[in-house]
Amino acid sequence: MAVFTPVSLDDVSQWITQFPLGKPLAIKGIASGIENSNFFLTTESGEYVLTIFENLSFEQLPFYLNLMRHLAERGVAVPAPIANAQGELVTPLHGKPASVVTKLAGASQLDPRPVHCAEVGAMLAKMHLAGGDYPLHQPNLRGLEWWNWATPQVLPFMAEAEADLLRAEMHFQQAFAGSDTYKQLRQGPVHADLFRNNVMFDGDKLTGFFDFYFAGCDTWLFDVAVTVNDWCIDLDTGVLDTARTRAMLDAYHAVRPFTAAEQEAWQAMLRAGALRFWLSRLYDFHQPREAEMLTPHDPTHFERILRERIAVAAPALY
Ligand SMILES: Nc1ncnc2c1ncn2[C@@H]1O[C@H](COP(=O)(O)OP(=O)(O)OP(=O)(O)O)[C@@H](O)[C@H]1O
Ligand SMILES: N[C@@H](CCO)C(=O)O
Repeated sequence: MAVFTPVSLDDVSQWITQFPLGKPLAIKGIASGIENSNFFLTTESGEYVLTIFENLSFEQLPFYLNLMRHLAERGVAVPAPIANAQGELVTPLHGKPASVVTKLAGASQLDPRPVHCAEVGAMLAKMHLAGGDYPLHQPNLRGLEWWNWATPQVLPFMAEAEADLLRAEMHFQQAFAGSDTYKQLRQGPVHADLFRNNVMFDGDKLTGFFDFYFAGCDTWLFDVAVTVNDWCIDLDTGVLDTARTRAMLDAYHAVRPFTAAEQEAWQAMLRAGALRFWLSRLYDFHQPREAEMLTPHDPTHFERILRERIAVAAPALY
């Protein structure tokens, strides 16, 4: 189980008194997830998720938690962080930053159909619009600057053909990021990790996006690319499924119409979305932390997706 910091009901009973949640009744560690220690927490007032942040600092967390609150207040389906009596959303537990958020109903939809992709596309567009007036700024910490840093860390471990692909794609993405088309792309807070396992559904109805801890300010199109690259593919081959891709893009476009610059940038951005996760998986694979060993993510999955996006044009945005 990927709980790095264990928490008992006893541990939490004093800590929880700062929140307007009543007495804690039960706490249960959540096995999935590789970044943080997560627990389902039942109190007299309902069901919540307690997260202890293993890698993010007290300084970094307000960006994510205030963003979730900002979005929740504007009708975007996301967990709402609970503030303590001082109005704080992050407080120490066992010396690490911790937060409590509302628990979303339902379960992940790991075998999505077009109806699910349409729900995700529409909510993603709504989220981008709602984040437009979010006052805090933090760059995407897994953006181009991080790719430039991580590439030399992983290259020594790679076979020649893969290393050549990585170097060539980095070259391509650096040029893309400097292009006039790129500069015209709409930007704002993005989720940046909206995979199947970060969305809840109750039947075919979306109940929420969660796991905002890779969120940052970046192009909205990057968020769309990351999401399409996970939700709309055949997981074995990385090939895009036209019906799911169309459903997601059309639903997004109906809420927040794509621009001409976004249309022009789309193919390159799908490659950027694949490169980002290929690189982070390579990095985590070669430089693992202890509990991550329990659930390693396969880097070759995103290498395959990247090669596929380079070779085959994806459906147009609109
Ligand atoms: N607000 C929530 N409501 C319901 N379930 C939640 C919520 N937050 C987290 N979970 C559950 O906890 C599990 C782990 O959470 P999460 O994916 O955020 O872990 P993580 O370690 O931060 O992330 P990851 O490994 O995906 O980067 C999820 O799969 C989900 O089942
Ligand atoms: N979604 C990421 C894991 C971090 O949340 C991946 O699949 O590599």
